[in-house]
Formats: sequence, C-alpha cells, structure tokens
Amino acid sequence: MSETVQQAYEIAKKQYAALGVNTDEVIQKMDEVVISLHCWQTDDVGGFETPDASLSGGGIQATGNYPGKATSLAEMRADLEKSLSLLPGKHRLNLHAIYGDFGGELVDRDQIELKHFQSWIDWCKKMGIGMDFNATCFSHPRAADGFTLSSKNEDNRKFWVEHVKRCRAISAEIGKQLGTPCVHNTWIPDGSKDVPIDRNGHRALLKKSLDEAMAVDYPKEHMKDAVESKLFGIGAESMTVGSHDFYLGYAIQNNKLICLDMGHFHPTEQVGDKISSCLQFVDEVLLHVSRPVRWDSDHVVTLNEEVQMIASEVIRNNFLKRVNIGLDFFDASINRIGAYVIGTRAAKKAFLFALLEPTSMLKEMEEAGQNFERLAMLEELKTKPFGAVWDYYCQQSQVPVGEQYITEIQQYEKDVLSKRGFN
Ligand SMILES: C[C@H](O)[C@H](O)[C@@H](O)C(=O)CO
Ligand SMILES: [Mn+2]
Repeated sequence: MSETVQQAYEIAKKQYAALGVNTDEVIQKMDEVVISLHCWQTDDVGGFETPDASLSGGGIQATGNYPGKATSLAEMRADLEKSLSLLPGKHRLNLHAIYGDFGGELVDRDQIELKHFQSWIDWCKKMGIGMDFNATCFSHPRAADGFTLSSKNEDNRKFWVEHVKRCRAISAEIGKQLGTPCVHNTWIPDGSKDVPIDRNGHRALLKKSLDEAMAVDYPKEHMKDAVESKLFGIGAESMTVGSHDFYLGYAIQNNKLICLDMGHFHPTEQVGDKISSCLQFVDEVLLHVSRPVRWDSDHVVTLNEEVQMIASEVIRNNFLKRVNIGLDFFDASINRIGAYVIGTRAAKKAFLFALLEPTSMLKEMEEAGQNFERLAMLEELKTKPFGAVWDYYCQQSQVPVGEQYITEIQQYEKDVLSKRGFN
C-alpha cells in the first residue's frame, strides 16, 4: 500500500464530495463495469485452425510484426492471464470460433462442436470470468469472393448458415455452464469493391440466412444474439451488405442486440450519440470499443473524447445493465500485451471519469437554461483529481498503479514474448 496514493485519494475524495460525488461508492460501482477482452489482440486475428493460420480477406487488417505473437492456445492463455493480472475490476473473455481447441485436427467451420471449446469454458471457470463468442465468417476459402451469409452461391451460403447455427448452440452451452449469458456476435465482411447492381438481392439473402441461422431460440440467461454493422471494409468500399440500416432494422424486428463498433461509421459520426437512440427500440446493445484512425484501423483504445462520450452516455442514463462492453482492436506493431493493457485501462478510465461526474447538478443547469454554467463545469471536471481516484482504485484492486505496469510488461517481454521470436 502506497501512502502517497492513499493521501492523494483523501484529497480527491474531499474535492469530489464538494460536488456531491461519493468516490467510495464510485469505486464500488466500477464492479458493474465489465469489459469483454477480445482474444484476437494476442495473435493478430490468426486463429488456431492450422499451424500457419493468419488473417486473410474480410476487409480488416492487423498491421505490424512486433515479435511475440501467440501461436498456440497455451501462449494465448498465458498472455490473457498476464493482461488480466494488470487490469483492475471485472472482465470477460471474447472468443472467435477460429480459436477452438482442435487438437491438431482440421475441423471445418461447419463442423465445430462444443467439445472444441470446452477447455476455454474450463479456463474461464478457473479464471472466474464469463465468456462471449463470435462466428468467424472470414479467413476461409468459402469467403474468398467476398460473400458469406449473403452469398449467391447456395453451397457457400448454407455452409455459413451452418457455421453460425453451431456457434449459437455453442454460445448457449457456454452461458449455461458459466452461469452468465454469452453474447454471440455475428459480423460478416460481405460487400462489393465496385458499384453493384443487386444490393437488394444480397440483403434479402442475408435476411434469409440470419432467419435460418437464428431459427432456434435459446434462453436469454444462456445466450444473447448481437449483429454487427459496418460502413465499409478494404475491398468492399462500394457496398457493405450488413449496413447499419440493415442490422438496426433486423435487431429491432427480431429483438436482437445491435453491435456498435466505433470504427464502423463515418468518421464524423459519434457512437456515443447512438446508444440512447438504439436503446429506445432494442433491449440491449453490444459495444466494440476501438479507435479508428481515418478508417476502421482498429488502433489501441486511448482515453479520447469518443470513448469518454460512450462511457458518459452509459453512466448518465444508468444503462450499464443494457450495454455489453467489448473491445475490438488489434495492433501488431507494439507489444501485444501492452496494447491490451493500455486499451482496457483506457476504457475503464472513461467509465471511472463518467462515474465521477455530478450528473444531477449538470442536468439541473441544463434544464434551467444555464448553458454557460454547464459548459464551465464540464471544463472544470476535466482537471479534477481523477487520476488520484484511478490510482487508488488500482491499488485497491491489487494491480499496478499508474505507469508501474510498463515494467511488468517489459519483464514479460523479456521472459516470455522475446523467446517466441518473430512469427
Ligand atoms: C475480429 C472481429 O470480429 C472483427 O473485428 C469485427 O468485429 C469487426 O469489427 C470487423 O471490422
Ligand atoms: Mn467489431
């Protein structure tokens, strides 16, 4: 226990108390901010279907070749365990279907079964965390022409429907075994590089495929479906079948979760602004917290205004129970564990900052037309001792305070990652 951290906290506590904010209660409330860690940051979205599996197609890209990428389940779990040991608060695991425990066997996507994911469920049990799941509709020969669930090739379309069906069944069992609902997210890359003639045909096929893949209803306590829209991907610049309009409509009509990825909208759109709109019409949303730089580049999350707006919208409106928070970034150009820890801590910081806001005071100002006072308070809040509360929260959670995690990650790189070399 550092006395300096404690003393700084006591001063911060008084300053926030003067605004009517109880910092001890805020720290407790942070337990309700559960972040789902996307496994794919450890290996650049490669997966373990074959020894040399790598991300191909799908309009997404992990750039960089920093040494130490995870190349096996054991390495991935070690990296996740290291990351989790450096993060305060509660988490979940978000797994893609390509990360099954296939035991060296070649198991195609339409053949996956619960047994391929049992060791992950057991790992989550051991770690005391919940688990989310994703169908993987990319990096596969049957997606090479750019279409999966909306394919006009009936063989391929059926193949992907079967994959999603199986992923949903596996998700339901994951949720049942872990006692916490598994969010199953469907994202497909389908789209067209150049101007297509038949947008409608592909969208009708996507609707048909989703209806088929989601025909079985599972109890909500076991699994929840999310559908993820996108503006465009590399090689699908002219049309994306699963656009926001498409999936918002589908989610509302079928009571599914809409997944809002921060990189999947026009750069001037704010995902934070969409939450209260979507939640008027659907029960829950799934967030993919990311950092698009000029495009859906999936940079490591930092504490920027966009992430802050999301956290503030969730907290101001008491939406924590209706918003599932996932991360989605993959940076292969820096230490990958470092990327996890920076990104997850940044997302958590945004929620802590939001919880430290005297929201009722600001709302009263707004309703009284005191817009100067509202803006002034928002500015002043930026320089309140939020860092002292964050440090104390980390100390209470028995994880490194402030920049102390840097040396821990450097040590892990020296002891573990550097021995893996370039791959
Ligand atoms: C690997 C993920 O499924 C993927 O990032 C998806 O969520 C996405 O955002 C694609 O752009
Ligand atoms: Mn995403």
